[in-house]
Amino acid sequence: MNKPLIMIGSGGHASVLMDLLDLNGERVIAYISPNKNTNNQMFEKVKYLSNDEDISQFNPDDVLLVNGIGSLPKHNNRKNVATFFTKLGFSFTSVISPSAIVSSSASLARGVQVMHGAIIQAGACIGEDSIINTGAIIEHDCDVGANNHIAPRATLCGGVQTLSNVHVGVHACVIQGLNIGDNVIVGAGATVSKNIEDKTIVYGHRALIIKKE
Ligand SMILES: CC(=O)SCCNC(=O)CCNC(=O)[C@H](O)C(C)(C)COP(=O)(O)OP(=O)(O)OC[C@H]1O[C@@H](n2cnc3c(N)ncnc32)[C@H](O)[C@@H]1OP(=O)(O)O
Repeated sequence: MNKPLIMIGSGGHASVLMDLLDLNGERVIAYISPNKNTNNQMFEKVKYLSNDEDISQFNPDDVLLVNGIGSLPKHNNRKNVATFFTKLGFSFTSVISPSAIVSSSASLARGVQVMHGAIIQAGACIGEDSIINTGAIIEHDCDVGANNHIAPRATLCGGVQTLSNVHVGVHACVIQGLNIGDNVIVGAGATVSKNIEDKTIVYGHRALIIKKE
């Protein structure tokens, strides 16, 4: 039997995950967040804990965590949460929507979240703790790094490589075979037609570089 789950977070992303875990028949026994969720009745069924330190009530061998912190450009909360609880010996589980299509030859690392309607094609690899959000398409042989957020309806064409901490914005498109560096933000709706260096923000139809640290 699967281990019981503890949700970290109570906002929009956590709420979507709670619905999805329910569809998957998974058992969430508690959630930890400074704020109680009052919008989604799924949270009413589980124990509420207000401090991260409350995790000490559980043994890392007996439960798995779900990272319910959403990922937005320029915010590190999701990654910080993963680091904090991992240091305490806890592990984050993967969550895969029953309506996602994931090739049997794709590989997903620990903690990956694949939301409704997403498609991950043959030979693609998805790195640790990345989110492949609603309706996103990861084409064949893409190599997506750790802590990426491929936002709703974004598309990575075949053989695209992204390094760590990359955000590909909602409805953006990256043309086949391109390399996207660490800590890159691809803005909503952008079309990326060239390789992008580390720590760069791009947006617009031709994805011109507008900022580089
Ligand atoms: C389930 C979910 O909801 S998941 C959430 C998914 N959301 C996303 O993917 C959003 C991605 N974020 C973006 O596209 C953001 O706009 C960013 C990160 C690119 C903003 O980058 P910044 O450099 O901070 O831009 P800033 O907000 O200061 O805007 C600067 C200018 O660019 C424009 N701009 C910002 N983003 C975009 C964009 N994606 N496309 C075109 N123009 C843009 C702004 O309107 C502004 O124009 P102005 O100077 O004429 O007023």
